[in-house]
Amino acid sequence: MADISLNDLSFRYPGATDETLANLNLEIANGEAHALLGASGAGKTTLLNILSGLLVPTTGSLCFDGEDVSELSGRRRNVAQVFQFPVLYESLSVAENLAFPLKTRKADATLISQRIDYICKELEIDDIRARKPATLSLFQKQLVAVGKALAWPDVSMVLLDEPLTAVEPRTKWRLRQTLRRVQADLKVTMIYVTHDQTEALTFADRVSILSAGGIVQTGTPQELYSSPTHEFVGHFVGSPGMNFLPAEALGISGVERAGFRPEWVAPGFLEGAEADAPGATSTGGVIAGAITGRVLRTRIQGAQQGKPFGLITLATAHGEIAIQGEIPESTLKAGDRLKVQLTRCVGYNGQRKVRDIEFL
Ligand SMILES: Nc1ncnc2c1ncn2[C@@H]1O[C@H](COP(=O)(O)OP(=O)(O)OP(=O)(O)O)[C@@H](O)[C@H]1O
Repeated sequence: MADISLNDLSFRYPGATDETLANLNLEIANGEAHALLGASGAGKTTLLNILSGLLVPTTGSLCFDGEDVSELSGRRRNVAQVFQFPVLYESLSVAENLAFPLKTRKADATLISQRIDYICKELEIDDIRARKPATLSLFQKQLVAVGKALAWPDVSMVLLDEPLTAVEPRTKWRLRQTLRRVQADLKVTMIYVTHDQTEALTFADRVSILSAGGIVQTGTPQELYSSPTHEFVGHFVGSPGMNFLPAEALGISGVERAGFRPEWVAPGFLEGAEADAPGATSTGGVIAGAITGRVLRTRIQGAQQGKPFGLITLATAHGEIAIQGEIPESTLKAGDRLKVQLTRCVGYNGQRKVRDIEFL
């Protein structure tokens, strides 16, 4: 296992005019569960291929424990990979599949048998070790593929490329939990590449968000959610994503735009639609975090202290926003005017975070 570092790493495909990856800097600690999260075209596959040794960075370097491995083959780096679709030899049993990567590297019979026992126990697949892949579910096959990746004891890192894609929908969460447990038990550096924020945020200790070939933010799931340092992260993480309003409208000086999560609203403030309440302007004026608008729709998500709770979409003079809170039963309907008070927001300038702003 190794500490991984990307140092000013850039990559341009031959003949392309622009760089697909530009100036990436990232440190991944030995034993970390890390996710690379980005939308289609962000550069995830390209970066994965650089990590696995299929592509060589155009400039900058990739280091394992401080040693530049940019030009080493994946095998010499001891990198293992789990693909979207399980890659197994159909004619071999589960145990023989697990033994395969060890045999190709001429491990002795004792080590092979120890590793197979160890992996079967860790992945809880002992009962299927004699079976052929054709008799297994996709979930079981992918577990065996993970086992193959972990077979070699000194693997530097395991790359997981959208590993839940092919498994049956009802077993996705089980595979994700198993991966998380195995990663924590074995302390193997794992890099999980995905476009799915739920997978990334539930698997990883830290997540790097990729956009247009750059890493826009690296942080714990909590940091990415509560304090996005780039507007893209605010949009991309969370469902729905962050709301953005012109900071000027919120009465904040020194920043261009203010971002806030739907639930950053003062508790209880939503009680009673303020139809024509004094101070609520029909144009949706906004001062120091108090926002007025008209209700476009409501979506109940559950109950809090016996009262319906959910998302309310408001049309304000500065654009549509989603807020989360209590939905006064039968009193709040489309068209009602509503005033809410934000508790906090994040101030941005040029899409970059400038500061956190507390209102209450
Ligand atoms: N062989 C190639 N030659 C030139 N450009 C390429 C090549 N492969 C990918 N690209 C470009 O690099 C960019 C990043 O692609 P990449 O496949 O790494 O993104 P991704 O985040 O993995 O997307 P997806 O999730 O759709 O696979 C895209 O604009 C893509 O068109």
